[in-house]
Amino acid sequence: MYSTPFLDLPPLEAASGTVRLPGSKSISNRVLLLAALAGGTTTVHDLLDSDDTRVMLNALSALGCRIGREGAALRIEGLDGQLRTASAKLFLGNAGTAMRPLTAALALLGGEFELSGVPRMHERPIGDLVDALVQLGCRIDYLGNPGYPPLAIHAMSLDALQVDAPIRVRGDVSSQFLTALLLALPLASASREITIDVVGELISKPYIEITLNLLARFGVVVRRQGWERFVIPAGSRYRSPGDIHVEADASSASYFIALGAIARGDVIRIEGVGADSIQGDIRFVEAARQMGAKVESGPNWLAVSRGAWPLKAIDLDANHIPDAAMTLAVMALYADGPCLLRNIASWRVKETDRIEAMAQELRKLGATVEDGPDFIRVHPLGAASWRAATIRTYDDHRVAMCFSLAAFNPAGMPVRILDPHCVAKTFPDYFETLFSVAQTADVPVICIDGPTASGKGTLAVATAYQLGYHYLDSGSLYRVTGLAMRRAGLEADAAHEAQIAELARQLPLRFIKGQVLLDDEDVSDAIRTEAAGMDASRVSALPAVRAALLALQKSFRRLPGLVADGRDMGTVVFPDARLKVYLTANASQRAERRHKQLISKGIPATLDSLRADLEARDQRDSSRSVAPLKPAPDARLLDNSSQSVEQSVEQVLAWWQEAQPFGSA
Ligand SMILES: Nc1ncnc2c1ncn2[C@@H]1O[C@H](COP(=O)(O)OP(=O)(O)OP(=O)(O)O)[C@@H](O)[C@H]1O
Ligand SMILES: Nc1ccn([C@@H]2O[C@H](COP(=O)(O)O)[C@@H](O)[C@H]2O)c(=O)n1
Repeated sequence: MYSTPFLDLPPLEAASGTVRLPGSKSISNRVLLLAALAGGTTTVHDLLDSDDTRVMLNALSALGCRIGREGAALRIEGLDGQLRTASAKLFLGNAGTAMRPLTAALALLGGEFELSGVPRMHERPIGDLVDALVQLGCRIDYLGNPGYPPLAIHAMSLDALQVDAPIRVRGDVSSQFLTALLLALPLASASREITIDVVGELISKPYIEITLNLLARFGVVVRRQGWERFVIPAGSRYRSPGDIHVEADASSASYFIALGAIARGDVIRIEGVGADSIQGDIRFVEAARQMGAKVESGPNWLAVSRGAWPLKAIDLDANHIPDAAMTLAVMALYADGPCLLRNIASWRVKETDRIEAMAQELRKLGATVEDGPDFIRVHPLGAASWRAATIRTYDDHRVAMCFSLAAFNPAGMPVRILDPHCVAKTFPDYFETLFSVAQTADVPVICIDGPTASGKGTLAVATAYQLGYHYLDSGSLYRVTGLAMRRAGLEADAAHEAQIAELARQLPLRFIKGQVLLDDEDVSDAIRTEAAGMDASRVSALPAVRAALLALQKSFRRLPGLVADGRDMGTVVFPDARLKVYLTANASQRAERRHKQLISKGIPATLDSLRADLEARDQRDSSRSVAPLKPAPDARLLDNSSQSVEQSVEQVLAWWQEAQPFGSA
């Protein structure tokens, strides 16, 4: 997951490959609650691991539910309708799929509870659900604004519940109110039938189908009369199904379906969700086909590729796919005419006001957008009209994910996504998954070259961290080659050049969490001695060794970008890098820094010998015949002799920012 303040997506050109998506949020949180309420133990497979499911799991643990791991699965011992705790304060973040059903379940289960969330959760309506529960005799107080969380739920007895008359609940603001009642009321139906009547036109019906489907798997079969009346039979009781599998998230699939439709390249294969899905958002496939995407499917897979191009404009009542429809709003930029998404008023009460957010951010890309209380119309963008934009994400995972598709624009503009970590709500590895299938010929690279101990590695690591980029310590490759040479009993001379080059070509090398592994042995410390540095310098002067390591170094150039440090990053390995920095510091400073560094690691060293070593190394590195140490003609020179690490990082980031075409957020 990217925890950087922003993530820059370079212009993307094509995409192909296979993605396996995380579990559905809607199914995951319903299954967790049902497993907790049921009798017996449930083993949940393929559960989504995200902010919203963590919030639900924490709440269930606080209520006394025992939850453990069983391999990759989760084992939940059901409470069988009996809470083990009589009071709790539950923080539910911005998870509507936790706040609404827990409100209903806890109101019936008896006890004193406080339910709160992040500020946005306190702006998301819950009054219609509370009204329905109060009709039943439940006792709930608003702790802030009437109609919104936070809530105080007070103890009551199930016997006192008034369920003789049908319970009325509004269905036209959020279908989660009805879902909450459907999940909670079987707790009170042991001896009596309970009827729920929906007031107003029920929105997002497919989510209710998910609820009914999962209730049935936990032993409660609800009778549905149209979409107006739902009857929970007398004698209903939750029983664990034993094992249950969560299918992949169909809303998350929408980004990769769109990717297949937009990007050049072979097929995008999506695994974990397909034609047999119980999720309403699978119907996004119909909308994508309507826009021209070629989609094939099997029970739990989809294969998508570009069909019509440009995409075909649509006019769609998107009420049945409210979450996935946001993706259509970005696809509309690539259409042959304006696209209209209608009947989407529920967007306004989601993680943010999504109609407003989408309109604002699409306009930043250059699009003409019209919006109203329950619709958005997006006009396509010609190649000349796209602008590089900094996309605000409003702490809304779906805004972040769907705007990543704008990086495929024909103008070759990058897209900056602010607060990319918001995808943690449902798809923590979204961007990594996107990068595993997206392709571009121009992955951005920042090169930092310079003499020994000038601080290249420190600066490069910090810069890569700030940008969410990969990092290449090219010196470590020469150091490992030097070590392998020693272990093979060779000398760094022309007579052994071919043998050492062969060793370099076949290095069984892996970089894992900051460790350098050679044939599974951790050699991170062994390659950091001054002697290892000298050996590295000697082998690096052999042309065949440099040639042998070239492809390996280039292979580090992966999305979203790379910061590479060494001696010839800007001159030889990545001559097309957008920013090249040549970092220097005076020799006495460098010797002092290296001295401190070694002493802090418990490695004995003297200042004089260190200075002599580093000057000898610089001399050899600068005077060799191939790829000598020198600034690239287009490098920025940075002398950090009197700078702190933070100041050098700031300088490099400022140069990088200067080279970007983004306006302000
Ligand atoms: N601007 C700076 N101010 C003070 N100390 C620094 C600065 N930059 C780096 N250092 C310190 O200097 C030491 C050497 O830095 P670093 O290992 O990054 O250098 P390097 O150029 O990558 O070395 P090598 O050439 O051996 O790979 C580290 O202990 C680091 O913390
Ligand atoms: N691109 C590079 C990187 C390093 N070298 C040689 O390796 C030695 C060790 O490098 P460190 O950065 O880890 O100190 C260095 O002295 C160079 O001789 C290189 O040639 N090219």
